[in-house]
Order: sequence, then C-alpha cells, then structure tokens
Amino acid sequence: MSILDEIMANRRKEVEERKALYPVALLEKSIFFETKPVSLRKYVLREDKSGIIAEYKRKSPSKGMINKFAPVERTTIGYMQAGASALSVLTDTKYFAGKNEDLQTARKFNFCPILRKDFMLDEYQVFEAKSIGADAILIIAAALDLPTAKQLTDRAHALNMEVLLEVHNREELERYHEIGPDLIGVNNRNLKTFETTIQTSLELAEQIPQTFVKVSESGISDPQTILRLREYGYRGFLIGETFMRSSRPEQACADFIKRLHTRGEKVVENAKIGDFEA
Ligand SMILES: O=P(O)(O)OC[C@@H](O)[C@@H](O)c1c[nH]c2ccccc12
Repeated sequence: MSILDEIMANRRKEVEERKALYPVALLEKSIFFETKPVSLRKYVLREDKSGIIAEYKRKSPSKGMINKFAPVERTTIGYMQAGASALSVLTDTKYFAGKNEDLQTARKFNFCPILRKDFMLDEYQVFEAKSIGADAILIIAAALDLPTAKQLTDRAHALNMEVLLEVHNREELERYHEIGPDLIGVNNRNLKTFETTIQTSLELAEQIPQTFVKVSESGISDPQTILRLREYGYRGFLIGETFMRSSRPEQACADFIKRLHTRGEKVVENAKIGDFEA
C-alpha cells in the first residue's frame, strides 16, 4: 500500500468517528457559516504580495519531525507580517502532527485566506473545514476518483470556500481540471519517492488552461526558484519545510521574502540599464 493510500485509509476511519461525535448539524452552528471567507485566489494574485502561501507543518511522512515547538500563533502572524499572501495549515494528526485547533488558532489571529491542508475524501470534512474557519480546501487528484473530487468541490463552493486542485502530472491535470477548481497546484513532490523537482512545475505550466491561477507546491528553497516559476506563469508558491525547519519559521520566511525582493529588484535594475544602453 502506498503512503497516500495508507493516509487516506486512516482518514476514512477518523472521519467516521468524528461524524458520530460531531454531526454536521452541530458543525453548522459554528459562527464561520455566517462569516464571509477571504479569497485565496484573489490574495495570491495581489501584486503587492509575494504570492507565497506559507505553511504550518510540524511533521511529514518524508521528513519525520520538522518542528515540534514553533507556536502556531507566533509563526502564522509572523508569516503574514513577513509578506506571505496566505496561510496553509496541516490538520492531519497521525502523519503531520497537525490538528483542527491549529487552524482555529491561525484563524483567530489572522485575517488572510487560510487553506486547510488535509486529505479530503468525504463531504463531512468540507463542512468541518468551514466550521473551523478555513477559506479554501485542497483536493488531491491522486487520492480521489473524479466524481468524488467534483462532489467535494461543489460542496466547498456551496459553502463559499475555494478549491486548490493538486496534480502531479499531465494525465491528472487533463482529467481533473473539469471539476472547476479556483486554483491549480502542481506538486513537485513525487508521491512514491518523495523527491522534489521544480521541473514538474515547469513542464506542466503550459498545459494548465489560462483561466486557472497556477500554484507551485513543495521543494521550494530558494527565492531564485520563485523568479523562475513566475516566468512560467506561476503566481502562488506553497512553502512549508524551508520555513518550518528553522526554530523561528517566521524569521526564515521574512529573510526569504527579503531576498526575493532584492533579487527581483536586481532583475528590474538590469533591465533598466539594458534599456538605457539600447
Ligand atoms: O514542505 P514543502 O516541501 O515546502 O511542501 C509544502 C507543501 O507543498 C506540502 O506540504 C504538500 C503538498 N501537497 C500536500 C498534500 C498533503 C500534505 C502536504 C502537502
């Protein structure tokens, strides 16, 4: 059984338990069913921001424990102050050491869009995402059949949330983009080997229909990579480990964004000098 299958099987079991404990009718009493969500798509496209979706991730199946101690509140506020466009918060416990309360904490202290990073397989989890204050959910093409992916997307939209569809290859992209997501994310991590390569994003870039906002996910560790990805039309950049492996993830994020700006400016400066000389 692949790691993804294993995670999905565990999630399925947990969802059944939660359904019995907190039925949808109870979740619907949450204040977040009354409040207007913030658009991830819009924030990622904002020119005054970096496009970075900064992720709060304590642990992962590929890296083991990454950061046990960074507090959610300090980290997420710091990410946003550093110039991130949005937040992503892992809520899977067994494999990522996250929890719903982490997202609720992030929600309490931040007004930006928050992506619930989890393994969605049942409409119940979409209601749950809404009840804890998420603005967007992730749909992983490799983990779901097409009708389920569509059903979860429709439910998210009915609840005024957005959907980031995650693909790994051309075939998934071609089959799943019809579900009508708001953003398409290319995951640079190979789910079998866990290796990451930006090449995956570069190769898929032109296959993604223009109407979708493009996000590149995983393995981004250098500001230079963002400049490269932007040339290929990417506007969103999902970054977890590069920040979280620091004891001060928010500081790592601030340093990264500072470097991104200086490198960005240099490119513009060079262009100006070139223009002038011509
Ligand atoms: O830590 P990284 O390499 O920067 O990756 C972040 C994010 O892309 C990754 O956590 C991720 C991408 N898709 C997922 C699906 C489920 C859980 C986690 C993920």
